[in-house]
Amino acid sequence: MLDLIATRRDLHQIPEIGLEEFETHAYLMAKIAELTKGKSFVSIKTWQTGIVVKLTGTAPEKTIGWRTDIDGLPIIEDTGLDFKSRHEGRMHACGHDMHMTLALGVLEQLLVTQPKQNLIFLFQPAEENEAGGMLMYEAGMLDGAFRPDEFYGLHVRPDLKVGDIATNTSTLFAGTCEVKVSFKGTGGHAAFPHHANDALVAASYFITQVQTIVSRNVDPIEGAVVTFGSMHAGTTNNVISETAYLHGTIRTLTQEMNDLTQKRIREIAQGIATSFDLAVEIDLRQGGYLPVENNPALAEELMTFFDQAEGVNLIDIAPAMTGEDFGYLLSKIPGVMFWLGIDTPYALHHPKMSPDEAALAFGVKQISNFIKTKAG
Ligand SMILES: CC(=O)N[C@@H](CCC[C@H](N)C(=O)O)C(=O)O
Repeated sequence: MLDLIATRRDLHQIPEIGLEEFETHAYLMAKIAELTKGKSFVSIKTWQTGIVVKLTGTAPEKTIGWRTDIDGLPIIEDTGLDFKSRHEGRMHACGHDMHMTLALGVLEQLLVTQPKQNLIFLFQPAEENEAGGMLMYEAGMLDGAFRPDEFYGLHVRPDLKVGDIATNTSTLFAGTCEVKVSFKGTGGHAAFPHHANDALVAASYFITQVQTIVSRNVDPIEGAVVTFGSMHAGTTNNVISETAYLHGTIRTLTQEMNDLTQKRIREIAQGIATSFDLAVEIDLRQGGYLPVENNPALAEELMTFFDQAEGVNLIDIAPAMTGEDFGYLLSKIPGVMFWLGIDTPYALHHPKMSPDEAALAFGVKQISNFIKTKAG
């Protein structure tokens, strides 16, 4: 029997960046081999660090998919836990260690008796950076006999209690777009600004002006987020910067609003470059981070199931501006994503984020029951 807490703690100690999840992949493969030993109805495929496990049903009419992500973040952990990250500058601060453990736990439950329907378990890399779900889909890993007819997945949520399951029948997460802007001017001596062309000043105007996208271009009822989390320019006090680099993210609930926001970022960056007479490079990359759109009928069914399940507090929740490449998979295959409460005061991506591990046993029990009713 899988020890959920020990498994989660093992995984917590080995966080890796997207597409570099080699130790995690090896750990998962070993656990999956242990769980599926002697089960002739199981087949396994891998793609880079990703894994797909298929359980062939006894009389399948459809294939039900469960998806987990396996990557960590470039964050220095500050939880003080005795099982904290062993990988310098890497942390499972988005709870993917919980997601992987839940997937293994549910897999174990579904292996007890061969199900009637086919089941697919997708362990995808790079949810945080390279849209690994999209990459695996495009590589054909979910083609043919491995293609689910319905797809389900979850994300842990710190501000919900253990026992809470939250989702809705429409949009759950935003579509995102990664933004990179580089201004290139002419460096020089601080004392002779008239001989230089200061990229740092241009970047400062840019960062101020992009704030007007949300306040002046976006419908206030609809909303959007434009956040630049990183800005680098210059080396010391008396040298004028030749270059300035900004790295940010757009969050919107519709693709139309994402397109509008991308267009305004481009226009503002180009306008600033023209007015300061310097060069600009703009890189806007949406990849697979489409809005996470729940299938209304399947979401209704899932919500009714959990609403009636003993011990579950079902919440019909508003969308959040988090992103997820599960949005890409749900644009191809109907399904549902939901939040699972982990009750910790620290937000996702915070160096002190530390889930209540009681969510593991609760999640495995409830999700297994849900999938068993669907899979027979
Ligand atoms: C759940 C979560 O935190 N997801 C990430 C997804 C990142 C998408 C992309 N790399 C971007 O930054 O736009 C999030 O930050 O919401």
